[in-house]
Amino acid sequence: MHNPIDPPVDPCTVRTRVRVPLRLPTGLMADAWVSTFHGLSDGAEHLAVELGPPDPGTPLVRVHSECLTGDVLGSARCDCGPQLDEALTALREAGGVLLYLRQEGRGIGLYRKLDAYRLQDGGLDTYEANQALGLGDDLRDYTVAAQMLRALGHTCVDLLTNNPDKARQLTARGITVRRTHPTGVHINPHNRAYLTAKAEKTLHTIRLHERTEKEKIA
Ligand SMILES: Nc1nc2c(ncn2[C@@H]2O[C@H](COP(=O)(O)OP(=O)(O)OP(=O)(O)O)[C@@H](O)[C@H]2O)c(=O)[nH]1
Ligand SMILES: [Zn+2]
Repeated sequence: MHNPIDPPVDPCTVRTRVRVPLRLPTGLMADAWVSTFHGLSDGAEHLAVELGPPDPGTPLVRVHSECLTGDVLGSARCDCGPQLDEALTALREAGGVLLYLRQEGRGIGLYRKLDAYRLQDGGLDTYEANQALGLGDDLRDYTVAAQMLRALGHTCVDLLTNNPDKARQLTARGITVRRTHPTGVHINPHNRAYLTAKAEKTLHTIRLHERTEKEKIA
C-alpha cells in the first residue's frame, strides 16, 4: 500500500526516453504518441500515450492499471476493457494522456490475480481473495504516474477515474487534480460482485443501481 509519509522522489531524475507516433489508422482524428521514461522510481516499463489535439492546456488524464485479461482478452470479470475504450475515446476528443501503468492485478501480478480469481470463484470477494493469498487489498503506488506527468510537462490535470486513491496520491505527489470525471458504469452479470466490492470497500464512485441494457432485458 502507498505510504503517505514516503518522501517524494526527486521528479527531476525522470525524463522521457523516446517519444514516437503509433501510426494509428486514418480516420481517428489524430495520431497517438507513445513515450517511455528514464528514471522511474519502480524501474518498470510504464507507458504514456498522448492523444487528441496537442497542447490541450489542462489535459484529461487516465491513469490505467494494466489488466491483461480485461484490456487485451476482453474478460467480463472486471470493467477494465470498457474503461480503457471509453478513456481512449474521451482522450481523442478532448486531448490528453493515457498512463498505462504495469500494475497488473492491483500490483500483485498476473499469476497471483488468477490465483485470486480461483478463490473468488469459491466465494471470496476481490479483497478477501487478496488477503487469503497473504497480500494487501491494493498494492498500487502512483508515484510513477506523478513522475511521468511531470516529465511530460503536466502539473495540473483533469482525472478520469472512479478511484479516489488516484487523485489523493497524485495530489500528495505534487500534481494538481483540477477536476475528477467519473468513468462510465460498465456492469455485467460477471463483474457485478466485483464492482459492488469496489464501491463498498474502497469507495469507488460507481452508481450500482445503473443496469446495463443487457441486464434490463435478461
Ligand atoms: N488482485 C486483483 N486485481 C484485480 C481484480 N480484478 C481486476 N484487477 C486489477 O485491478 C486493476 C484495475 O483496478 P480497478 O479497481 O478495477 O479500478 P481502479 O484502477 O482502481 O479505478 P478506476 O480508475 O475507476 O478504473 C487492474 O490492474 C486489474 O488487473 C481482482 O479480482 N483481483
Ligand atoms: Zn480488469
